[in-house]
Amino acid sequence: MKVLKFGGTSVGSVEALQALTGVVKSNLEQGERIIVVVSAMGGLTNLLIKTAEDAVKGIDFSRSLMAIEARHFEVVKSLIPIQQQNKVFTTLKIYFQELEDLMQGVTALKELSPKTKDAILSYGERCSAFMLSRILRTLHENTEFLDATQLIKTDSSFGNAHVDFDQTNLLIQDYFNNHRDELTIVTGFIASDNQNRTTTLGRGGSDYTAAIIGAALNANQIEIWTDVNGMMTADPRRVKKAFSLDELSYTEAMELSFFGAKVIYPPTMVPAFLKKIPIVIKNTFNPHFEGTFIRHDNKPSNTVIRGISSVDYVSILNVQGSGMVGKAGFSGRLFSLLSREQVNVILITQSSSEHSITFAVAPEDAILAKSLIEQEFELELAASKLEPIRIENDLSILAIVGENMKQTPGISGKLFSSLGRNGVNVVAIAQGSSEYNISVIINHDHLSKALNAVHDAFFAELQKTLHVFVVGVGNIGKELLTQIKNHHASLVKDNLINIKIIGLSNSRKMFVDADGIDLENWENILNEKGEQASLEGFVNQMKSLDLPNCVFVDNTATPAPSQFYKEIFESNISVVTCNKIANSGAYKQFELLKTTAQKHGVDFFYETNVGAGLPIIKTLNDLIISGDKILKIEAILSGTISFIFNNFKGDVTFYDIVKQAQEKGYTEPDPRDDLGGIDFMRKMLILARNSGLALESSDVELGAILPENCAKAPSVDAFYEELKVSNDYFEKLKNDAAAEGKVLRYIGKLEDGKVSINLQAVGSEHPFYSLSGSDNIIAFTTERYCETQMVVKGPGAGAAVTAAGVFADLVKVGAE
Ligand SMILES: NC(=O)C1=CN([C@@H]2O[C@H](COP(=O)(O)OP(=O)(O)OC[C@H]3O[C@@H](n4cnc5c(N)ncnc54)[C@H](O)[C@@H]3O)[C@@H](O)[C@H]2O)C=CC1
Ligand SMILES: N[C@@H](CC=O)C(=O)O
Ligand code: NA
Repeated sequence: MKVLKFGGTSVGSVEALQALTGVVKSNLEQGERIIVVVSAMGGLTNLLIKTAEDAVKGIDFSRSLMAIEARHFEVVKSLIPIQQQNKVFTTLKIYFQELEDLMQGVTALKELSPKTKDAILSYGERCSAFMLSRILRTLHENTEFLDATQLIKTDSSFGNAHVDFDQTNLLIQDYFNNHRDELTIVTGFIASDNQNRTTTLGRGGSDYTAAIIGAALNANQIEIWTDVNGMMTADPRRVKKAFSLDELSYTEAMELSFFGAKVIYPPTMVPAFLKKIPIVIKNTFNPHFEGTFIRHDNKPSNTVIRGISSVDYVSILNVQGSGMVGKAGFSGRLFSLLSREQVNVILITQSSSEHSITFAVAPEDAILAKSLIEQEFELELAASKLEPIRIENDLSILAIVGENMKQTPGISGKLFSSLGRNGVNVVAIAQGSSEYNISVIINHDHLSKALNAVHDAFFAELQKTLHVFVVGVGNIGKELLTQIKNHHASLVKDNLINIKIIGLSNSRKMFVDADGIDLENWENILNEKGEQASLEGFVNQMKSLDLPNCVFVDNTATPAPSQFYKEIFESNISVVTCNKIANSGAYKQFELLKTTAQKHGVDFFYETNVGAGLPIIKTLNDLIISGDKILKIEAILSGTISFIFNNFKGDVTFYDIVKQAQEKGYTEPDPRDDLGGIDFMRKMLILARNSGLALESSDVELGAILPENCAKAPSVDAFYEELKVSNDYFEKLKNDAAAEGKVLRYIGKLEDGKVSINLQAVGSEHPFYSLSGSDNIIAFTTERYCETQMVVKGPGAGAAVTAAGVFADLVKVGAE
């Protein structure tokens, strides 16, 4: 059983409620029993407060009430079947009437007591929970609304009531034991006292409701659904590189959120912590994101700190003077005074000379704190045993947090050196003896820079986001996106590489989204939101976004994208491609591209140009950089032709076999490129150039497989027709070879600076005799590998192996 709590943003609009419905639906489909807790529609609680404040002042509040009504009615009209709408409107209207009566009472009495305020605020949750229960009836007939004032009993501290757990637990257990088949939608935040007057649970109240219910029922999990991807390493508005945390301990969650992480307010989760119930922070708008798990048996982080949190504005007060030295009880007096007067002290440091105490408070408390101290220590101040109390404003707190910090030396060194290197002055420092947190007070002006510097210092090498722009989403491109989608989470987790697809284009449409394109739905996004494709426009958008770690991936079979590679390198963007055209055009262009990439410190990876995913370019480069000399390369590098000769047996016609190769995704988009030898020629040329030879395509001696009528076919369709009528020609080739106990092989050779590709009949003694499927084979004879060659063999065509090779190149960019 799980408790799902949806915050204001998840019920704040029609779209949000649709997303929420999707989440509930998938939980129901998994057969999980769930209880749903909801907050008021986003922004509504503040609006209710403002309306009530207007009412006290006698300001007309009718417009605000109408706006509140309108937001709910819009949802009802959009998401509830028309025949059921009237009933829902009737109940909502009763709520709005009650709300109006309360507001009128406030105006008449000119008083807004905490009790009345709680009563007013409770309508926010009541309306949203009631409305949601009617929306969800479309998924589950037995869906009911439950007003939590019936379950959660508190004292009468209006505004921040304390829960009576004995009564509450019994009520919760009783209700849910008797409503096992019901999908219950419970109001968050609200409760009632023993006289059944509405109370509220204070900050983070709806989270608290979820924790109270989850703990009372021993839930397996409590999910807090919000509008961000869980807890992050730092505030993403300030730190672009901040990333989502997958796990946290309860203590870490406490420490992180104490200093500013607003996603949850952990004190409210204590009932769940005590029962060791895992809490997961999830994103309603990105439900596939796994979320941040907060649990007692979390796995230790692989980083020394878990996150960095901050408080935007604090003021510090400095109390110092000889009167404090050795005076037992001085700080006791000081802090009990502040606590008695409800001044919240955020951080304290005391120098070891005991000569001064510095503490931080919210800016709005600073003047009160100063005057309280001045009154309390009037005598000491008059006798100059204390120096005048000083307030310093416009400061911020930055805190690094993590359980791994405990007893790990060097952490504060790293913190201070990163601040120092970036010119950030540290005004005060505090480290709790728990060692889970080191906090520094700095000037507010430096906060963003400091957060980024500290984040870089602790996390920079840890996670790299690649911003990827993909042109070509056909056979290979589509498979690449599927592989990235499926392996994304593991890459983030195990390799700390986060691949984000920012741009997609095919020959018709293109779409760019700086926040990343959802790979679950990219085809619809491209079709529906995409604009007309233009490579120039695509490249310009990519350049102007100016994202770090940017990669352009060319999965097309046309020369068009390669015209842009040079300017892409010049914009410090790497290129990964399976398209062989750039590297097999004029030698000058090949050389220019390599040197431009090098000059700009970016990568140009094209492993799949030769042998698809097989490590051929890499192997060749490794041989050369380690000082070996290539004497000879012999290779079969056409997956299509290999497949054809491995399967051209029995009754099957040559035409059939070529068709099969195309259907299996082995051929080029135009199969004449394979059978005409151009594809193989390109690969041999790329190999030759990577071995240091400045050859052009005209230097390659290319033996033919096809008879002239096939080779000259003017279109793909005509080509297939010619294959059909030429079957005897291919049969004869095969039979002649078979008569000598041989098989046909189309073999490329590079020797003495010359490249040739020829059709050969080879016997069983030949190392290329035994091949199957779309196998490629390449044998390197080098100075070091001369008695026995170095051989790489395996499938050399097909979407899966090619996309995997492109993917690996992409990860290689990320790993650098
Ligand atoms: N099939 C295989 O086993 C291997 C293929 N390759 C290479 O992979 C590349 C892609 O092959 P396939 O996926 O089979 O081709 P495909 O024809 O299925 O897909 C090509 C994609 O490029 C897009 N495109 C074409 N012109 C474009 C333009 N000007 N702007 C934007 N997009 C454009 C098309 O719309 C399509 O999405 C080829 O260069 C091929 O040589 C490399 C190694 C192995
Ligand atoms: N069409 C090519 C695919 C790999 O580059 C082949 O058949 O080898
Ligand atoms: Na390869």
